[in-house]
Amino acid sequence: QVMLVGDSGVGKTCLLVRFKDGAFLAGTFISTVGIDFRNKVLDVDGMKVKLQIWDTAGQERFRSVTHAYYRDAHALLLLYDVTNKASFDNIQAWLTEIQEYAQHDVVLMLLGNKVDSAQERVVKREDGEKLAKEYGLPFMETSAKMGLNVDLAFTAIAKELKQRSMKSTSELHFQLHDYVKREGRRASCCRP
Ligand SMILES: Nc1nc2c(ncn2[C@@H]2O[C@H](COP(=O)(O)OP(=O)(O)OP(=O)(O)O)[C@@H](O)[C@H]2O)c(=O)[nH]1
Repeated sequence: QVMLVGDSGVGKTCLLVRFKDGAFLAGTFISTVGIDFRNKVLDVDGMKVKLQIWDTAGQERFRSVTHAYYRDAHALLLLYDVTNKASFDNIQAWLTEIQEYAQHDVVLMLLGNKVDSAQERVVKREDGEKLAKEYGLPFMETSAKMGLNVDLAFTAIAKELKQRSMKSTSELHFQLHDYVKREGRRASCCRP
């Protein structure tokens, strides 16, 4: 499961729709109520990875609803809007919330959305990079409107999740192998 988080209006729903349907939701802004989800299967190096993507509501009044979902998220895409300074300043608060509610090993990525609006940009690319570096997060600038870096961001997440799942399966195999060997030895040594 991948969860999209960030202030209201930063473009979470648009990013998801762009990724899922390759389209941009133009026109009136309809704020997400509670939580919404969509599935998409991605081909990662010849292997199918199914992403279930949760689009959360950025509005403060839905915060308690989203808190409950953090626990089950394997990855989080944290968005701000490059044309909205407040959404960037709030990233620290989102990170605190993530620290409190999400799994400690959650895959996390910072995205600065709406880079197509060059005229209205108030958050520089370097500012995003600096913040990401400070927290050790991968960072990308995106545009749900133009489709810039959207697939790339989700693919990077899918790759990381695939790698982790393979690692944990091989670790599991290893442990199992070890266990069988150990128990086998014990069984043979204690045989009457
Ligand atoms: N120029 C531009 N506008 C965008 C982009 N992405 C989203 N928008 C606009 O920003 C507004 C908010 O987009 P949403 O995707 O609904 O925002 P949200 O983060 O899901 O908001 P909540 O559901 O309230 O949390 C809409 O009017 C979109 O048209 C983008 O990449 N570029």
